[in-house]
Amino acid sequence: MATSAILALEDGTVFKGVSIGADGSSTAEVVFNTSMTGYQEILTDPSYARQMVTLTYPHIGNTGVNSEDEESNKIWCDGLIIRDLPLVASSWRSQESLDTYLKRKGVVGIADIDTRKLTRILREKGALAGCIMAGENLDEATAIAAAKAFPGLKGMDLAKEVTVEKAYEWTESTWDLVKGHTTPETFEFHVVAYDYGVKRNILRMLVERGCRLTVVPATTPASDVLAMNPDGIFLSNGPGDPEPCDYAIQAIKEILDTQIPVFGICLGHQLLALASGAKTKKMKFGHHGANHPVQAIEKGTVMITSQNHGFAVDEDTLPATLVMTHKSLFDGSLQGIARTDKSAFSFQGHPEASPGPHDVAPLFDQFIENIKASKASNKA
Ligand SMILES: NC(=O)CC[C@H](N)C(=O)O
Repeated sequence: MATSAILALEDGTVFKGVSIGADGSSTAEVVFNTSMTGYQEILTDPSYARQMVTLTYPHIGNTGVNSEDEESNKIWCDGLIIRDLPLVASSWRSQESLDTYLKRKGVVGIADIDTRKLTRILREKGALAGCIMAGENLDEATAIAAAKAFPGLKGMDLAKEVTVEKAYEWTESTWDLVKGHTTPETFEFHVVAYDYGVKRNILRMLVERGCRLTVVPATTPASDVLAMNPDGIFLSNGPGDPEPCDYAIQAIKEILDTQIPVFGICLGHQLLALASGAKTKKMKFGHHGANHPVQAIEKGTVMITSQNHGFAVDEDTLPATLVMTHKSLFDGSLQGIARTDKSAFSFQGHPEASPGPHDVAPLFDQFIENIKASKASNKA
């Protein structure tokens, strides 16, 4: 017989379902994601630390999981909430079923609940804290109390928690995976990537464009990074509130005193904005999905993008040195910025997708162009 599970929200709503993961309980912020594919990439995206995700697509688990689709080395998301787990997982790439994977990784999950109702609640009230309990002795009152006690992501510095301990050269076995580059020696540029919770596909896309990558911990001082003499500096995505990451904001300020090209994604974008004097704010329920239209303001073109953020840069606080380059066509919120006085720009959504459409991938090319231009002007 299936094991029971409950999901309690801080507003007192309780959903009863079946457990599809480990026994136990977990409390985090509940967000909805509208992607139709990519559940494994979502689960392993470090930006989901201290969040649990409900997927609006009803059938999750159809293609199982495999060792290649992980965006990091663990499941960071604190729980999975779905409508229906298929009885059979089927794909030539499948190595394990989703429920076995969740159990093996010790992550709780709940299925057979009305995820449309849950999403409507989150859309109306904004992201809420929730508690999943799975196994025996489920106690609704304790679960509601746990959800109510969750402090919320505002003010939470999580980049420090999910980052790596030591700097390293990123290889995966990328050198032979990526076409045209078989050894690190063939790489034209050296990029230092700050790991605030980086996704593997970002690193792959930089490598594909000829970058040798040194990945450094979130708290690495600017002086250490500058001593590596990089051609470009990348600021990664990551979980939590950008505002308390004072160590990162300070380092980015110092980096911006140089002429080294900088590119930021998501948390990295928010940190670039904070280091430039803008402010960030918590959104009502954020953007989580792979179908978000974003406009490139200057060209007027529209791209369909992958998104996963709950904070945003406040357009009204941009200093004179920042221009807004992109905006969301869902809610008009700011999606991209560029420094007017430096070679530094950033994007709120996820140009690396994984999962999602590849419309914004050319931003990586722009970073490479900026690096080439900076190298050319250094030589001149
Ligand atoms: N994907 C990310 O980098 C998310 C950034 C930040 N944690 C937010 O929620 O807005």
